[in-house]
Amino acid sequence: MVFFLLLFSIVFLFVSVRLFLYRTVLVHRLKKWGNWIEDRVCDHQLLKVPELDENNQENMFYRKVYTYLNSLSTIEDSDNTNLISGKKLNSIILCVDDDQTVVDTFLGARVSWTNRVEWIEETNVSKKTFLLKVKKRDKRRILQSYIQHIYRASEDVESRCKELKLYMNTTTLTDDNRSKNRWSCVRLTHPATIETIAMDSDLKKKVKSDLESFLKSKQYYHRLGRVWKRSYLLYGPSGTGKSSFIAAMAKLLSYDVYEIDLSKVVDDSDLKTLLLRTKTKSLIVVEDLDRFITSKSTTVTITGLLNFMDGIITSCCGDEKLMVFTMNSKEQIEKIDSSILRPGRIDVHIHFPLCNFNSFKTLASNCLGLKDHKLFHQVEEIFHTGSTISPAEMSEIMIANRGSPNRALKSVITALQINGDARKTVSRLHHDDVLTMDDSSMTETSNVFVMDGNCNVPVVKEIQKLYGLIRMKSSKKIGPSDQFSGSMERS
Ligand SMILES: Nc1ncnc2c1ncn2[C@@H]1O[C@H](COP(=O)(O)OP(=O)(O)OP(=O)(O)O)[C@@H](O)[C@H]1O
Ligand SMILES: [Mg+2]
Repeated sequence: MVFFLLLFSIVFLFVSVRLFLYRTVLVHRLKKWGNWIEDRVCDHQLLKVPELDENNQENMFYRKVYTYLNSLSTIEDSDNTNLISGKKLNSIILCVDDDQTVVDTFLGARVSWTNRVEWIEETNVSKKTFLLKVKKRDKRRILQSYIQHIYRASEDVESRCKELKLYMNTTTLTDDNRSKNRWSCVRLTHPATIETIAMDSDLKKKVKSDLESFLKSKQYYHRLGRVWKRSYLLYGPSGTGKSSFIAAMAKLLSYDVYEIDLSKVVDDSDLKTLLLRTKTKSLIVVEDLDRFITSKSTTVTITGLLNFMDGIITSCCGDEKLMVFTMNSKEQIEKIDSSILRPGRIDVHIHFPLCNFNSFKTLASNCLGLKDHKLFHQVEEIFHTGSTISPAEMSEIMIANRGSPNRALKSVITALQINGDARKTVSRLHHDDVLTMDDSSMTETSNVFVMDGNCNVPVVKEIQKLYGLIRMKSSKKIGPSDQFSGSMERS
């Protein structure tokens, strides 16, 4: 009896699940037919959202619609949806395809969006437009609030999973690409964050709060009649973390980065065009500004550059922008034209020095996971003698020896000692007047020191030789882990 009851329940369950599945497919089909008939019977209105406005600048609403549609669950039911690998491992993002139609419902009204892409022969560029199809009787009722809803929902998505982009002007302006957007873009994958940058902790806090207060100051800037932008100058020797800091700033603000290579900009108007093609919420970066200006390796004039820095141009391509310039040294620039760095043009100057004991400790914690060690005291003492190396060199040494913190710290000590000795030799040479600073003697002596922050190059070679010795010695004791650090050295 019990057996029959059990059998009956299993069969009953099986039949009901089948029936349910059948019904849902049926319901889905019926709904589809109903919508098809309704689409043909009702009066509709088509509204366009073009990618570019009448001045050929980005229509912000187009991007919002794009983000919104990609976030809809109905995109999964729509044919031709693109499946693209996401930021996280094994994750997939759904993206609307050219000429794909996605259906949405809002306040009981059913609307559809079509991603229309047309190829324009004359200009050789494609024209992209989103077409919104809405029933005339629903339009008046829902349109305003539907647009607000799209803005809110897309901003929500953007802030949740914004994938930062790095834009670069990799091509020079030619007749062929005159009408094209010359920014090419890749994902910004730089791993640096504000936390991983070794810098004075008070300074870090100040910069962080400056950036955060900038984000909240839209109304304030607009009330003052100023462009909502802020300019930073990062200066210091090579390998002190300027570029890493830019990536960290971008992540903190969730801004895309536009890196302008001035050597690819042909004139002031080209610079203007590139700027007009940048989006809001972006970081506009000019690296090594001093090199471009002093070596005159750009055809952009100082006036063109000053206009750009003042944000006259940026005011007509949307605001909420941060401009960041990097330099090895401010002195040369101040000699050429001190107004380049005047207050208002550059709002914040941040110096990136070579390593001190505090930045060493941050790097030791980041690279070796060390908060304290018996050799820290010795490292501190060497820093007190004035010896230093760049954070880039310091972190390289630590990463190469990460299998053995003891060996890493000993290598750091050796590097600092060699640097100290080299500095003593240099100052002795200066005293003895062996070097003259004309061009011919520079080539002769360039093995001894290279100007402008590269004075550690020969020293580094010596250090590298030394690492080899240290590693060979320690390999006998350490065994298998040394193989690991050996392969690091090759890379
Ligand atoms: N202050 C720092 N904190 C943490 N890491 C640093 C720091 N400075 C340099 N590094 C490390 O050194 C490497 C080189 O740094 P980065 O490219 O940011 O230096 P830079 O100042 O931009 O040099 P350059 O003037 O030559 O362009 C980075 O990969 C980073 O890991
Ligand atoms: Mg750099």
